[in-house]
Amino acid sequence: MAPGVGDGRRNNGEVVPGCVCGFQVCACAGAAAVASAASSADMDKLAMAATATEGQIGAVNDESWVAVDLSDDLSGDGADAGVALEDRPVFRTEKIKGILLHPYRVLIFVRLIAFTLFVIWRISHKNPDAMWLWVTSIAGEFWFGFSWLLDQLPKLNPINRVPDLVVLRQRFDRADGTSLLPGLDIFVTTADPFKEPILSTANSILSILAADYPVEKNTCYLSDDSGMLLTYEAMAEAAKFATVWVPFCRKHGIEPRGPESYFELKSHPYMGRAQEDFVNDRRRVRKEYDEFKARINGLEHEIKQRSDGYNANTKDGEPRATWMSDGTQWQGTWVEPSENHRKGDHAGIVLVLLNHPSHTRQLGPPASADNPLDFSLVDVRLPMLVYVSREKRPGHNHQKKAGAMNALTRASAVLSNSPFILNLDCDHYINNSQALRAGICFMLGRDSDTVAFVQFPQRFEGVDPTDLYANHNRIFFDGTLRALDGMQGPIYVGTGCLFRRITLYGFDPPRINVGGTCFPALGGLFAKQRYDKPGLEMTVKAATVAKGKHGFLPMPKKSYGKSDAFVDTIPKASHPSPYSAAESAVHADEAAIEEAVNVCAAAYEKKTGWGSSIGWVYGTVTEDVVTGYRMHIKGWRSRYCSIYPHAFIGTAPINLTERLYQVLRWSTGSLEIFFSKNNPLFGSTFLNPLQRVAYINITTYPFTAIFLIFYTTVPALSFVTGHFIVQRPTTMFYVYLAIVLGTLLILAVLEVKWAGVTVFEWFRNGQFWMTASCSAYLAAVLQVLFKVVFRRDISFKLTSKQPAGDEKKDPYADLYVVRWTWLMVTPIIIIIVNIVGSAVAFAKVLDGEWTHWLKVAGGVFFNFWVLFHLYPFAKGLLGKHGKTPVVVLVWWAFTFVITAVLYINIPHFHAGGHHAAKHGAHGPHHGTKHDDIYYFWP
Ligand SMILES: O=c1ccn([C@@H]2O[C@H](COP(=O)(O)OP(=O)(O)O[C@H]3O[C@H](CO)[C@@H](O)[C@H](O)[C@H]3O)[C@@H](O)[C@H]2O)c(=O)[nH]1
Repeated sequence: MAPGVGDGRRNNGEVVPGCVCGFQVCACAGAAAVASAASSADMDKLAMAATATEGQIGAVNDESWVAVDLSDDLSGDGADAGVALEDRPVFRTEKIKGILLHPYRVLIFVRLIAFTLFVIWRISHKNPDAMWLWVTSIAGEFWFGFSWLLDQLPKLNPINRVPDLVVLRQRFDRADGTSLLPGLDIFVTTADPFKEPILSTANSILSILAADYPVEKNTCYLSDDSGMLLTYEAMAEAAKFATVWVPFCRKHGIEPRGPESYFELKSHPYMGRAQEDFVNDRRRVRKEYDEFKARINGLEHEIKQRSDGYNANTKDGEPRATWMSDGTQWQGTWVEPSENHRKGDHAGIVLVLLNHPSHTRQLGPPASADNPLDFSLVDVRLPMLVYVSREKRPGHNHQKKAGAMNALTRASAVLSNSPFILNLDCDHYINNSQALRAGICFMLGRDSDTVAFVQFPQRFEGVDPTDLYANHNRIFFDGTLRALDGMQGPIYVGTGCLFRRITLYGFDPPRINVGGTCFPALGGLFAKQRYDKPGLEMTVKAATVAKGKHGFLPMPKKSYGKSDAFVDTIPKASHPSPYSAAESAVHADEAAIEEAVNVCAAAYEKKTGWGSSIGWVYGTVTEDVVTGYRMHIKGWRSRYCSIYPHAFIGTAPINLTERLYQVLRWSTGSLEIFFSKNNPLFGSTFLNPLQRVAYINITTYPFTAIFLIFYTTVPALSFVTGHFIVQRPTTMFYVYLAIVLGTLLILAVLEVKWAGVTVFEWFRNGQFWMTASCSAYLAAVLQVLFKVVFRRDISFKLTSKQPAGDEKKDPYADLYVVRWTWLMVTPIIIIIVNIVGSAVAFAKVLDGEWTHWLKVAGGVFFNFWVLFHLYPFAKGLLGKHGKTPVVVLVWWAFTFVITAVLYINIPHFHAGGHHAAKHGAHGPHHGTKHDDIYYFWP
């Protein structure tokens, strides 16, 4: 084994001793060694890399070998060690260590029993003083227990899957530098160049063009729903800059390959032999990048200058026609008013920015007086890049992102028709040049024919170090999604997802047809046998369709729309055996481009299956969950791919308001699915039972708002009103409560351990859960009920993202900008109610009205528990001034003291309190003393 290999394993993303460089160099060297090796010496090193240890990218440099484990490998049991390379699978599955998993499972069981006993106790101990409180609180407790179970059960079998890039290379990369890897179409969606800064989008595109994947197999599509020339010209600039950036990345094995994030790095360690070249090249490319940025920033002004009507005093100040730099009129947004101009409506546009590259390697020019960059040993070909803006017409429902994805699916089919599709939002760039290869490992494995998609976790930058609004969402990604991989697979979350194209066309997965043609669903009952012969049925279908017998398509031909050219591509996209997936036919000629425009027409989907049985699903503001769901119910599986350095990185919403709107959208979308025909409670025998539970959870969680709002206000109000949920707790009550709470904490500790996250992240997650429940979830419930009752569509609000390369003094300044939204009302009320409640309790004790400190302490503790959870919200609400916790605490103390003083000193209020406590609350007949304060269940 080469020095360093094996020492370089990472645990939970940390660089470990033995890895002789920062991650940039480790992974970059691997990339350089493979994709871009131009000399035979490099090719020798590539062969050496193939001998590296399982799960590691071997990387070569002059001094020594370095290695980096590509996975968040937590079990570290080194499976397959000693297995010959040719016998090794292209990815391996690792179990979570028993020492974590066994107690975890036992505790779930213990908690379930304790919780059941607790509810039984509650039901059998009525509170005659306040029956309505008793009934509603039991309903709430029941819901909390139920939703905990929905969340918990699908986590019974978490696993880790580790792609093996060494094996992938050995099987698919040829010694002459060509590759047998299948084609990959990458979709990037953007909808507004101002809310989604174009520099970020340009960076995403550049990182895709520079990724380590065979150039001729990688086609990048940008979908621009704004149809604005600004976006197009920015992409044209990116394509130009790519001619320098991409060879530079290949030559020096740069990581990450988004220029903005690369140049933001504080240090650029370099271990290769072209050290001197590197420093010069880097300086030169940096200069070019700065010029590129300046051009992008100046584009808006430039386009306005050349647009008719901009300078004329038009009514809305908008230009009346927009001209491209070559003098032709732009067909996108800002067209002549005579064409029934409405912002956003425009013709369909497909423009090829970079054409399909040749299949043979092309070395770049040597350094010269005009061009100091020496690319003579570097392959300078670039992947194909296509700009697509689907047609938008008044009166058509464009179906938001899902509509854009479906148009892209068809357009890409007639242009490149790769069997695999990666989907990225415009703010997500490829952070690890090996990401595409890592994802494809899960599609080419022995039993991968039934895998519909590979979901990567979403990772974000621009989040403040304390992650105030839980933007990282790691409990969900590293806990829930990882665990689902041990069931049928993670749910689809909208970006960073690699699809098998054929699954988007409504095909069933290959399986033994146990029930024959009459009862195909019977196959679902024989889970074990289901996937024994991958590829069989789909192979037959695909081959027959290829002969032109469209009757064998999974649905009638008309379901796919009127384009024969498109329908003809379907059989060619299925690639039943990935090992025979040779060159995908790419033909971006004029006829193909015309056809691509045709399939992007606004009316194309009329009376077709698009949006229901084919493609991304319509009818909800979160197209992602339901699209993945429809695949899972057919029996397709999915895989979770978490690698380090992170595969893709995106930007988080810019402030609290945007974050709340984002969550509002997600929760609304979830409920929309619940109230649709895709409700996971019913249907399909192919859905793994615990996968079904996970889908029920993801489509019902916003209902929690109803109960949580009750729980966060009523105990506090009880101090004022004198009504309590539990009348007289017994020892057993406390025992059950202690077990329920204690197991929750221990489970959390075990979970953060196997998920590889921190306890702090767990707390943040809980805090944001409460903020979201009291605001966005509640609004979502109301919004969806409104939709169900009045049948009104729910509008979509695009999330504003942080601009890339925003060189401000304070990188988190936007985070604290307060923009008022009505979503903030309920959390504010809850905060006030809890401060007032604890202050009144305090005043009552001070005043001698209540004498049992201990009993009061329980209730006050619960108030603090609520306030603690809403603390990040309060901090965000106070804006820039709230950056220091002191301000929040001062406000809290101020309100507390004022309330207590008022309570004691205002006679009417005071007397009223006594009155309520003495007569109203408990009533003269029950004889309960007014200082019996008992209820503390969080
Ligand atoms: O009419 C539209 C609306 C949106 N988009 C694109 O869709 C993506 C997601 O929209 P965004 O507002 O950024 O949504 P987020 O809430 O930030 O995104 C998360 O949630 C969405 C809904 O679940 C998923 O689609 C995303 O992939 C996921 O990152 C962006 O690239 C948009 O440009 C379009 O292309 N056309």
